[in-house]
Amino acid sequence: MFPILENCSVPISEIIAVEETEFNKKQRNIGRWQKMAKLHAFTVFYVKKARNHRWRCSDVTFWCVDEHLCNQWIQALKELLEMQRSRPKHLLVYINPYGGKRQGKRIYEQKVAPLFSLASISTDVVITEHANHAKDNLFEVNIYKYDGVVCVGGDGMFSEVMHGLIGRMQKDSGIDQNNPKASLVQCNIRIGIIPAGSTDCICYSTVGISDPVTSALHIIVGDCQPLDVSSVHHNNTFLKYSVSLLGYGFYGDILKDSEKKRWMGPMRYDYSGFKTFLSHHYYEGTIAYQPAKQTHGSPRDKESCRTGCCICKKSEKELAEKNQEHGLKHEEGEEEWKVIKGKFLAINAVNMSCACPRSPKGLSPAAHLADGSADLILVRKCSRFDFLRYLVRHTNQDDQFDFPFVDVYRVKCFQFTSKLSEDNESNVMDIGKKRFGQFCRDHPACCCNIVNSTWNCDGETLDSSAIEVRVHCQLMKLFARGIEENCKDEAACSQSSTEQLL
Ligand SMILES: Nc1ncnc2c1ncn2[C@@H]1O[C@H](COP(=O)(O)OP(=O)(O)OP(=O)(O)O)[C@@H](O)[C@H]1O
Ligand SMILES: CCCCCCCCCCCCC/C=C/[C@@H](O)[C@H](CO)NC(C)=O
Ligand SMILES: [Ca+2]
Repeated sequence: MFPILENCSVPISEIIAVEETEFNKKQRNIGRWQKMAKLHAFTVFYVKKARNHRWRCSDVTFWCVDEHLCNQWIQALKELLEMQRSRPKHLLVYINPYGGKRQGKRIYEQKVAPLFSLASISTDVVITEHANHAKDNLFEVNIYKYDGVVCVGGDGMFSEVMHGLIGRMQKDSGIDQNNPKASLVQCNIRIGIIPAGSTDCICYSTVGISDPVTSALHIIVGDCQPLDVSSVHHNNTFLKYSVSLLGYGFYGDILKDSEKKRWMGPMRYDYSGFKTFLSHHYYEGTIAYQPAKQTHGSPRDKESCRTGCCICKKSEKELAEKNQEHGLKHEEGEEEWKVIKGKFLAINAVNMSCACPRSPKGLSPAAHLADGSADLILVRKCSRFDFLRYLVRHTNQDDQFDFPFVDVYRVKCFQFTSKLSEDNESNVMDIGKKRFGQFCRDHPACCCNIVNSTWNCDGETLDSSAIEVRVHCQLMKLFARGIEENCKDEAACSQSSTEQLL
């Protein structure tokens, strides 16, 4: 530990940089010291933890009359920083200039690039010119020369970069992504997210705040947070990966409607959310799932996943043992499948809490970032008023699962088939359905949709409603550390810039 202030210390791991400083006489009146000799100084830049998980770069300047002593300190501190092996030195950065409020480029240039340069991190920056630019580019560049990839944008941009990296790893290892049972190769190149999107749920759920400077500092200090990834297949064809929300019904319909209103920016979700709420459509279908091990907790737990989470650590250990013992063997064949048929307003599978500024506790507050399971939330047909009560509970302290029409399960894989595709498969498309198109034949005014909804996969739509989903434990890694328990020493570290005599 390196002492900075009388009652505050900063771990070496949270020092950003050390620089020799020109001692400016105007800086401070330091009385007799200044008159006696030439002063030598160096500045330590470090992470200052503020409220609500926000990090800032602060600095303290140390000065002394002995030049040799000053140089020794600089040298020693630089050597200690060099020993921080998990810190990135060379990063590949993708900026989506059109995400969120179209501020990605400005955010990167003004808030992030100066910090990377202070921390001596070199970068190759690509400003994307079209959707899938980053993803395609990751299949072409020499990714192995980078210590990480940074995406500046929202959840969709993150999803692109993740698809590029995971896809590239599988391609380089000869793994067929179309095989839903394939053991995927872990991706050890970390991704950093600089939030500049509309929801920024992945950043918020893994850092605790959507703030570009905080995220840049987590990248600089070389944090590492493993993340579960779900693979989504249809008929042995790979569709997409998901790390946050895979939502059918309510969230799928919001996304589909909001895509037409991208020009509205982040407001599009509020507009389409309200419209979708009023439409109150529900969908019939069948879900089959395999439960996760009970030792991995429950979605109704009161404790949330936090930095150093024991459940995620246990899963990491189990994964290492499994990889060592039997590489390609899978467990899901051994366990029982549970089947649920019904009419649903929403089917949400979340790999993480999905906390975001709109809902700080998220869709499943006790979901884990890296436990190898997803929380499957089934919201059955209910009245508009009850659905509103359910939604409102995402924004307050009440339990959103404590409703008779809501069920939640912790699962390692699941399958969904809509009633429509079941009917199509069994060739029972009757004349009534054809004639009345998308309305329910039995109850024309009941909001029951015979058309399918769309899956919302981390903010992107899927082309198929019948899907097969499997959670891959800790398939990738982020420059993050999960959400920290609130730091009690915040007040002690509140000065932004100080000077100290050695
Ligand atoms: N230059 C570009 N032009 C058009 N689309 C792009 C470009 N670069 C990336 N995209 C696409 O834009 C989509 C949305 O971007 P992004 O996720 O950054 O913002 P958002 O949708 O506003 O935020 P969120 O995903 O958090 O709701 C991504 O799926 C990405 O594929
Ligand atoms: C009347 C009050 C209603 C409040 C309802 C609040 C619920 C908000 C929950 C939002 C969860 C968002 C989950 C994240 C999804 C992202 O993957 C995706 C892409 O960014 N965003 C959306 C909105 O689909
Ligand atoms: Ca999980």
